[in-house]
Amino acid sequence: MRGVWGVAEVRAAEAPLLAAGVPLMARAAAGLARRCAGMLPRVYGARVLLLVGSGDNGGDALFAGALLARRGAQVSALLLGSPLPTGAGGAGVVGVRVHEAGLAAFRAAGGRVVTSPGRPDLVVDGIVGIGASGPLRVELPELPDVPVVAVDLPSGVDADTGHVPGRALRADVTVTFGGLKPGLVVGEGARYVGQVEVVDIGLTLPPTDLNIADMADICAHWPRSRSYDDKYTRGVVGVAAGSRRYPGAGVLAVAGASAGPTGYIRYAGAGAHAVRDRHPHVVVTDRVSDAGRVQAWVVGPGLSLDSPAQADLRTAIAERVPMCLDADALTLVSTHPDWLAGREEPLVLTPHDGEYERLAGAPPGPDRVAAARGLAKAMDATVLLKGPRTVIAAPDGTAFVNPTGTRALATAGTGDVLAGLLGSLLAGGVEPTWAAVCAAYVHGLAGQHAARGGPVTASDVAGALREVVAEVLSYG
Ligand SMILES: NC(=O)C1=CN([C@@H]2O[C@H](COP(=O)(O)OP(=O)(O)OC[C@H]3O[C@@H](n4cnc5c(N)ncnc54)[C@H](O)[C@@H]3O)[C@@H](O)[C@H]2O)[C@@H](O)CC1
Ligand SMILES: [K+]
Repeated sequence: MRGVWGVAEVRAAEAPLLAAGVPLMARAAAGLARRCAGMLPRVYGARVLLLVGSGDNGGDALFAGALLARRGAQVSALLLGSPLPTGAGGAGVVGVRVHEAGLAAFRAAGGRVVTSPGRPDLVVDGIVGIGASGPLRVELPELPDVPVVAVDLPSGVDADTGHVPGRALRADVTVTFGGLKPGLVVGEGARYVGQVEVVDIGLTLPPTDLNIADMADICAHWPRSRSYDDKYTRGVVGVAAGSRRYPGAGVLAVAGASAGPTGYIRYAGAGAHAVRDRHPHVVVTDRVSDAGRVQAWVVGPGLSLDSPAQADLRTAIAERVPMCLDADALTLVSTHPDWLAGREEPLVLTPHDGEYERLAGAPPGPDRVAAARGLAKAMDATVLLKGPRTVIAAPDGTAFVNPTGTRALATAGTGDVLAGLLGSLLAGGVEPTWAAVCAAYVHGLAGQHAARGGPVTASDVAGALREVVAEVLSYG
């Protein structure tokens, strides 16, 4: 598991070290220069352009530039900081705000201040880092199409949320200091970072409630069948999904559930024929009330909003077992929140942005982690907020960003597969937040596997789940 820390936490961890005179910037610059050097075929003679803002982010770039210049690179710096008042500073002071010690070291190493980008082999973005606020306020020159290394984070990305309120610089590599920040892993920001390298500068960061799970975590939380298990003891999952109009949603949700840890699936709904044809191992009925006992219900994909759907949802809620509510079930409970009143059993909600807005009364907005946490608290449920970087939040504020997935998953029916898989994990006894984390992770990997073969359908994703689950089970 990898932690993610907000700006305030990073600053608090830096403060005592800075007070003690620990050379954090020198450490940051050394890590940055090392990575830049690794991206150049040869450091000697390579042309490196630094984009330098007025704060310490620019300082990092200048000190790293000095290190590269000392190894024979031709390093130039475009100073993009805010203008100084006329006459400010003394002789030799450039007309913009800049990290002075960094600039002195840069010049002493042979670096040159320039006014146009020239033809660099590598660009280093040191315009702003964690001290930025609001949209990027610099005149950016036209840059050549060469690799870009972002210092700490791509300028223009909000470090705490991943929001990109204006223009931002797209990086091929981001070298970040001390620990991951939310802006590097979630929201739009995650699309700007390229590969992320964390450079250890000696910070001691506190335990965090925002994390990224990895394969080892998924493996640790995925139920294993025991030697004495039969089809019932592995858990029975109920799937109430699909309608006359959308029978495929039932088929896909059951396909997702079939890849999970449960040994038995009961399907209830208007897609019973289609489900039985495609999944003969499933016990089908038309209504939830006829389905029999289950250890968890998945309700919602393609369910419709009509009165049989409403009745099925209410029957499933009344069974008082763990539940995953998706799609139409979310729309129904958003207009009938009282239906969930008094429930204490685990509940997972899996909204996309539109469903989120219906439930929360407002769209998620730019801070998707805060949005998921807010809804989780308000509804006393685990919330899996779908997106290019899905966020999972528990009512107590614990949150995860899912690192797997592909844009290819943005296709009809993949959410049905996810909901089915999640329900199977709930029925298998996994606590709700880890059930959501595991389902999102495995589903995302299945999307990646399926996308290797070209355009992806939800059936391809469901088909790829098995090999990913096999990977999970054999991991470590
Ligand atoms: N504080 C520390 O101990 C360390 C800081 N480090 C570096 O320092 C950075 C933070 O430095 P600072 O606090 O000086 O802040 P930044 O350098 O990130 O940015 C602040 C400067 O940018 C300007 N600015 C703010 N918002 C802007 C916007 N939207 N558009 C254009 N300019 C804007 C401000 O006027 C200020 O001059 C980190 O991201 C990291 O790169 C590293 O050297 C590691 C150690
Ligand atoms: K930057």
